[in-house]
Amino acid sequence: MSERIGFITRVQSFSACHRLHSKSLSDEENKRIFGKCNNPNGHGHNYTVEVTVRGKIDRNTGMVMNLTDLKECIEEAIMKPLDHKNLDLDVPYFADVVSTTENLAVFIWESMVKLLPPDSLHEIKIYETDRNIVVYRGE
Ligand SMILES: Nc1nc2c(c(=O)[nH]1)N=C([C@H](O)[C@H](O)COP(=O)(O)OP(=O)(O)OP(=O)(O)O)CN2
Ligand SMILES: [Zn+2]
Repeated sequence: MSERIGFITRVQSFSACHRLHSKSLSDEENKRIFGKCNNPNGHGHNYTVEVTVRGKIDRNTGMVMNLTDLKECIEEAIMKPLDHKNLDLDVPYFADVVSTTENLAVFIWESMVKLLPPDSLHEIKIYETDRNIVVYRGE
């Protein structure tokens, strides 16, 4: 029998605040483009992230990857740097990168990919709100 490929997902929520503001735009452009999200004192979100890993279902363990190991990687790559943080002030990556959910997904991808087996990370999906959802697959 050929090897079977599976996808496993772990869900993690965290809270953070941010302000959408680009240093490469004028104050007027920032206000026009980002609107209320450009509020100087920021605003908060309860983000939910889905981390999906792809791989062979091991014949002996029955697992693509042990979800307990994935949980530990998520703790390092997501919770420690991001939970209860001001993304723009506390996370050096966002000093010159606008803290949109797209860029947050890229940050999480780049942090997770360093901790996971090669070529195993499939997708980062972030729910900024129930209605604002971003997917990034490392392309
Ligand atoms: N492409 C993107 N657009 C926006 C992002 C983003 O990350 N990527 N982020 C925001 C803001 O962070 C904002 O907090 C979201 O605002 P809004 O869509 O108005 O969400 P609300 O929950 O306040 O409004 P609902 O109408 O209840 O959805 C904006 N754009
Ligand atoms: Zn926001």
